[in-house]
Order: sequence, then structure tokens, then C-alpha cells
Amino acid sequence: MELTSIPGVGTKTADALQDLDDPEGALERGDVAALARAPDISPGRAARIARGAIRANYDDAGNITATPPARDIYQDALSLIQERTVTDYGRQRLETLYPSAARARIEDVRERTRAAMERDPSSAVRDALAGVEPLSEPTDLRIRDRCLATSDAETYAKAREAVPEVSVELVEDARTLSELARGYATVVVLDESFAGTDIEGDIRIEPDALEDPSTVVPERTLAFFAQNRDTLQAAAAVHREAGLDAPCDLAALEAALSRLGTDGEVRGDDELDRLTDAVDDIDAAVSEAERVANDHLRDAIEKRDVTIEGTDLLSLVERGAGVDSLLGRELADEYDAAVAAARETLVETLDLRDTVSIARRAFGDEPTYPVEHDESVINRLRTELTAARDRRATEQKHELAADLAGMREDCETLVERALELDVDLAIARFAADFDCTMPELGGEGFTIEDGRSPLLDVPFEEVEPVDYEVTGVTLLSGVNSGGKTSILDLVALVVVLAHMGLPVPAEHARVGRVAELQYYAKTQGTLDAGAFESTLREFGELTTSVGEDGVLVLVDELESITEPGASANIMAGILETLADRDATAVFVSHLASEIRETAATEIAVDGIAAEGIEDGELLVDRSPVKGQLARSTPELIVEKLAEEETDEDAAFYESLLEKF
Ligand SMILES: Nc1ncnc2c1ncn2[C@@H]1O[C@H](COP(=O)(O)OP(=O)(O)OP(=O)(O)O)[C@@H](O)[C@H]1O
Repeated sequence: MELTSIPGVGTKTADALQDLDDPEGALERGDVAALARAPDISPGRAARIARGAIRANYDDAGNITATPPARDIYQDALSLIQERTVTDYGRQRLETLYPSAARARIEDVRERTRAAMERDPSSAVRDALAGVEPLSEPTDLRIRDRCLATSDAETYAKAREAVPEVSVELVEDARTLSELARGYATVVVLDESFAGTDIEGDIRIEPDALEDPSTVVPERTLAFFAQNRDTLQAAAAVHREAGLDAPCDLAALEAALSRLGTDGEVRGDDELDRLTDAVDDIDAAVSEAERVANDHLRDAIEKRDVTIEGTDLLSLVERGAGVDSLLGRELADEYDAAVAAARETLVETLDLRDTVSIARRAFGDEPTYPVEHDESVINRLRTELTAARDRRATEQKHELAADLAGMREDCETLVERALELDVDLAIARFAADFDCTMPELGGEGFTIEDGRSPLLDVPFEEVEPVDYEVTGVTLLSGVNSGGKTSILDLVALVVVLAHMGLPVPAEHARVGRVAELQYYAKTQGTLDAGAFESTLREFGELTTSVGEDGVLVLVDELESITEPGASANIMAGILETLADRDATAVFVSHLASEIRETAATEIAVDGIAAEGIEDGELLVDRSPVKGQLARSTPELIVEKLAEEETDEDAAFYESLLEKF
């Protein structure tokens, strides 16, 4: 897909998207999270771009929500589902669902929705989902103990791009290579020509290294998995809890991840741990060995009576000999035992294996008091252990990186499926929380049975179910606060959700396909001349533009724009034209009777009727009665007074009632 062919994507945005690994794939999948990783693209913008791409895919240029109130209803519907996501991804991804006029698009979403509604949004799955987020690439990884070397400028440029984590050096000859070998623990040479060159150090001739850079930098793979470890573990848990098909062996993935520390180091290898501990503990172990030896020796000396012939003592003193000679002569066995204890302590404390013979040499046979280690031997031991540790770490890194590298693609699928499940579960929860069903699509107008709007200002359990069916053009009359506006909202919500491919809050619903939902909310107070003129123009354009694609017009108390007589005339004119053009329309009005009288064609009138008044409150049946003009609230009150009052008062109210 040509990026700039997507509505709203100019060359600047297209350039930003090109920074992504697979912008086309992200657009095709509607992957808002991936798109938002492009520079300067906010999640909101990413959602708009993804929506644009989907529209382009389905050749769906229209806009069903044609007026601000219609768009508000869409936003409200979206929010109700978004509130039920666990992840940010899920919330953003839902923004790609929009009311569409393209049948194929609606059908595709409906198919997914049906499957989603079968899912069980258990709390265990939701808890696991809380730990899942889109995979991210580690940044700023620098490896300083290795470098790449080549004598070829082209290979040099290629290497810098392919392996930005390590230095790449241009070498001319064996001499410059040998200089490099002194500065780095390992030099990976990319040119065959250096094979056989005799240079000291860890020089590896690997002309194919760039084909699989992870062999040069296993840290890249390890850093990726270390950075995403929690997400991957959570995604695995989501698959297990939800019984999803996993793209890979979860146990093997979890086992591999358990060998990786968050810092990208390998853990859980006994040999590596042994060597690491030995290097770390060497100084402490040497001190301990000395202490053991000296305690032993001190003990022995304290317990011994040394008997020495006077001549011997004299000759020792004359030779200037010190206590060492005395030790050598008189306490040789004890000294040997003390040194043996020191050697054993050092070997055992550090759990030494290959380096035992070096360690033993740290304590000499020549008697001294106190017993002291030979620093040069300890330095040698330290060097040997450090080298062994690094070798082991490198081997382990390569081994683990090789295991994990093969799982990378599956891991991407694993996380994607978990995140997409969040979208499905949000839809499932929305459907369950508001007793939704999949609507039928097609036919004229709409039918709603036992519809309950989740947008009302009363708790959902207290919402009274409503039935309403309209084909053609209808006036909806009704008592004050009877629920007329709420019905328009419910109809708009059902129509929007149905065109999004989503379930609707009703026991049963059928929605005719529309290309436009024209919803006009009640205006507050009469308009001045200018505003009145522009509103009239708006309706003028609306009525004359109704075509074959299907328009649903919902209008709430248009009469409030001007004085009642004029309003009735205007509404009658609009309704006549809409009826002529076979539109579907519901006009809520308190002037239904006047409009019907003024209109040249027959206009249907439905009514939300009050069944009576109790404790000053109207008892209302919220479902409009077809073909019945509802009696107004004032009429009901006059009737009540006529019934309740006696004599002259009653006569007055009866005369008033006759005027209705
Ligand atoms: N189906 C319903 N179930 C429960 N309560 C409802 C229902 N429909 C409406 N209501 C309640 O009635 C109130 C008034 O509803 P609404 O504003 O739709 O009436 P209206 O007929 O448009 O009023 P007005 O005469 O002012 O135009 C709502 O705020 C809501 O509390």
C-alpha cells in the first residue's frame, strides 16, 4: 500500500511511518500501537491513520456520523467498550472500529465480534493481560569487549549499519589488526584474506558474520528478550488462562526466559555461578584461609612446650635466626598442617576445580609466622578464573541467544494474540454488561425490541426496556420527560453500533443500512435571525441531498428554534420532502398535531403516553405507541383536576379539557 494514498497521510507522516520495521503490515493490521511508535505520531493520530488505512482498504470514504450529536453517540459507544479494556493497546486499537457504510467492512467486524462474544472474560485472563504490552526494541545497546574489522570500505559501511552495537574498524594489515587485538577481548574479522595470520589474541575470521549479526552480538537477542521478558511471560499466561492456541511451546519459552536476567545476563547456570562467585569472593577467601592457618598455628604454639638445648639456642641466636627457623625446626609438622588447612580452605571456599594446583601454590612450604599468601599467585588465580568465567558466560550467551532467536517471530505472534484478545474481551464484556445481541442488518428503517440504553442518567438495572419500530417518516409525541430524547439516543446508538459491526443493547434489533446518520439535538432557546437562517439552510441541504444510499434523520424538538406557528410550518415542509424521498426520519415534537394538520402528505405520529399521575409523578410507558398522538402533560393534569374537583371548579376544568 502506498502510504500517501491513505487519507490524512502526507509525505511528512509517510516519512515518519517509514521509520517502522513494517509500516504496511502495521497499517493492514490496524496496529495502532506499532504506528504510534513512529516518531511524532501520537496514539490518537495513529488511530486516525489506521482508520484511514482500513477505510482505503474497504473503499469506504463516507462518514455515517454526519452531525456532532451523531459523532458524540459514536464516542460514547466507543468509550463504553474502551472502559472495558485492560491494556492501552486494546483501548487504542478499538479506535479503529468506526460506523461504516461498507458492507464488507461491517461483515468482517461482525464475524470477529461473534467469536469475541463467545469468550469468557475471566478475571484470571484479565489479570494476566494487565502485564502485556507491545514488544519494544532495546535502544542504546553498546558492546565494548568486541569489535568488527575489515579492510574493505563497502563491508565497513554494511557492518556499521548491520551491527551498530559494536565498533567497526578499518584495518590495513596484520600490524593494525594486532593493535586492535590488544584493545579488544575479541576481534571479528570480516575478510577471508586475514585467515592464517598469526596474531596473538582472540581473533576470529568470520566472513559471513553479517548474514546473522546475532552470532556476533548475541546480546542483541538477549537484550530484546530481557527487556520484554515480563510481557512475554504475561502473554504466555494469557494464552494458558484463556485456552488460546499458542504459536510456540510455552513451557520451552518460559524455561528459556527463566535463564535470562533482566540485565540480559544468563542466569541459572551452576558453572557460571560457581566461577562468578569465585572471582567475586577471592579476596575474602584468601583472608579466611590465612585466618584458618594462623589460628591453627597459634593454637599449636600455645599448647606446645618447646624444649631447646642451650647450645642450639645459642647457635640460633648467633646466626641471627628468628622465630621462623624455630618454627621450621620445632614445629615443622604443625606448620605443614596449618598451610594444608589454608590451601584446603581456599580451594573449598571458592569451590575450585581446574585451578586447584594454582591455588595451592598461594601458600608456600617455607615456614613463616603469620602464614601469608603469595600475591602474584593469587593474581594469576584471579586472571584464570576471570577468563574461565567470561568464556563460560559467552558460551552460555550464544547458546541461550540461539535458543531464543528462533522463538522471536512466534513471540511477536504470542503478544499480538494476547493484545488482540483484550479487544475481544472488552467487546464480550460490553455485550454481557448491557445484555447485547447482534442486530440484523437490512430492510427499511429500524426495529428495536426491549432496547435499554446504557447512556441514560439512571443505573443500567433501572432502565426500562423500550420497543420501537419506524419505517418512513414519523413524528414522535409524548409527555414531558417521557423519554423521547432518550429514545432518539437509543436509536442512534443502535444504528451506530450496528454499523460498527458490534452488538447492540436490545433483546432483538434490526437496522436498515444507512450511509448517513443525521442526528440533530434540541437547541437551547430560540435562535436569532442569522442562526435561524443557517439552521434552515442546513435542513434545506439535508432534505435535498437525501439519495438512494439511505439516510436516517433524527431530530429533537426543532420547534425550539423559533415561534411555534412558524416552527410547525417549517417542520411540516421538511417532513413532506423527506417522505417524498423515502428517507427514514423521527422528529420529536410537542407540535405533532399542528404539524400533521399543516403537512400536505400524511405523516405518521407515534406517542409516548402517560398512563396516569401518581403522587405528582407521571406514570409513563416508555415504548411509543404506533399511530397514537400522545396526550400532553398539561392535558393530563387538567383531566386529573376535572375528575378530582367538584361543582363549579369541575365545570371550569371540564371546559378547559374540551379545548384540548
Ligand atoms: N427507558 C427509560 N428507563 C428509565 N428511565 C428513563 C427511560 N427513558 C427516560 N428515562 C428517564 O427520564 C428522563 C427524561 O427523559 P428524556 O429527556 O428522554 O425525556 P423527554 O421526553 O425527551 O423530555 P422533554 O419533554 O424534556 O423533551 C431521563 O433523564 C431518564 O432519567
